[in-house]
Amino acid sequence: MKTNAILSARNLSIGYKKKSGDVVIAQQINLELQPGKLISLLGANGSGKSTLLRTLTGIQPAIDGSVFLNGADIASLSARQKATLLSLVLTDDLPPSDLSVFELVALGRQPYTNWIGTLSDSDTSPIESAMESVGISYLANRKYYELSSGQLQKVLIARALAQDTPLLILDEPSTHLDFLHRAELYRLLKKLAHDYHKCILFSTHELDMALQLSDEFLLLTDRKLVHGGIDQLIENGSFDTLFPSGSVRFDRENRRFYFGW
Ligand SMILES: Nc1ncnc2c1ncn2[C@@H]1O[C@H](COP(=O)(O)OP(=O)(O)OP(=O)(O)O)[C@@H](O)[C@H]1O
Repeated sequence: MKTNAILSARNLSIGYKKKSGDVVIAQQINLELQPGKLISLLGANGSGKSTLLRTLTGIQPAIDGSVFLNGADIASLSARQKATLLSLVLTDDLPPSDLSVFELVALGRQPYTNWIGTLSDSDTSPIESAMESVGISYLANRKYYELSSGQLQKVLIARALAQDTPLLILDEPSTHLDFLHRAELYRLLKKLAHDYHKCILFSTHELDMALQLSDEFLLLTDRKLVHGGIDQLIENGSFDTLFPSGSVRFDRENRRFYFGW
């Protein structure tokens, strides 16, 4: 498929295959995400954000349709090819291990190392600069199981940065971070998108932060995915229907969500 998009989807249906029949969470998803954009994925609890991110990254099979990474069908790419294009930060717990923070971040270099995973000099610099970008250099020698949730979240983000891919996908990356560190994380993501021309897609429940910062939005509601910039989505009323109940309302003039009561 010829396109400049780093990530695209054609007639994608996402959901779960069950013996009793497919459970479709959203369908008819057609999407093209370009480099240089910070894109937030918004939707109510249970709307399917994690399901969508898992399907777009090939972790979970689609019910129907296809996903393309840099123009190639994701199903045709090897794990190593995928790892040079896409890095991923999920919220799942890590399996138990004895790794230090440096070693965990160094795993991000795996697609570039030889078959026994030996790091070369050219790997050390991206690892160190990834740790510096998220402010965790001082934790380099600590075991990862000694970290607080917020510190661990930053380590996982550093691992993804060390992977140095054109596409970075993060599922609720700021959940465990305080207000200051959230602001710093989002500033970093914006810088990576704009200065380093990466495509960054992240899901979040932080509406104000997302509305202030993002270049584009993916809105999951009513089994549909809507994609656009803020002006377009305000104009077509997509923000007004993001939350089904009357408890939340979108103020078009101030471009903010408010409690509706
Ligand atoms: N393994 C599974 N099998 C069947 N249904 C599932 C499975 N995992 C999740 N679901 C359902 O899929 C729907 C979407 O879940 P998902 O976790 O993708 O939503 P989300 O938007 O990420 O939610 P949240 O904001 O609460 O994290 C929910 O109704 C959920 O119950």
